[in-house]
Amino acid sequence: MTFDGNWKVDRSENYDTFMETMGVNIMKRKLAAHDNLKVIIHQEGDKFSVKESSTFRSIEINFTLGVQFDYALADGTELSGAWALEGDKLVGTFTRKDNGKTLKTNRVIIGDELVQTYVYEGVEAKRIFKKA
Ligand SMILES: CCCCCCCCCCCCCC(=O)O
Repeated sequence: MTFDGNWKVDRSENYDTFMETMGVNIMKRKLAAHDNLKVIIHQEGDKFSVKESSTFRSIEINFTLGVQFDYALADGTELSGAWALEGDKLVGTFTRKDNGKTLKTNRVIIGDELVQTYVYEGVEAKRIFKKA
């Protein structure tokens, strides 16, 4: 399927400002800038498995399109939300459990890269992955 593969982060855009807006302190931001994030994505119909590994942790997330699930960021911030497929774009809408604010994200394949965009409080960041 479109997003299937082993993806390794190659570069980020505006990620430090995004994390600061999310309330992540400078020490964690410095570490997160070099987190060597990898995601292994596998899709079967409307079900996805995402194996996430970084310098912080290794976890597996399973979700179904349109079905709400819980997810915790590496710093422990808890989110709840769902992914939907809009054409060739995965669109995620999540709510922070601690303050009720919305975090939007999407994944799209551009050329041979997977581009994930995050938006929180009007601040947008991108993380761009290459096939590992
Ligand atoms: C402070 C750093 C924030 C990074 C933003 C991460 C947003 C994650 C959205 C939800 C991801 C669900 C699991 C997945 O599909 O990988």
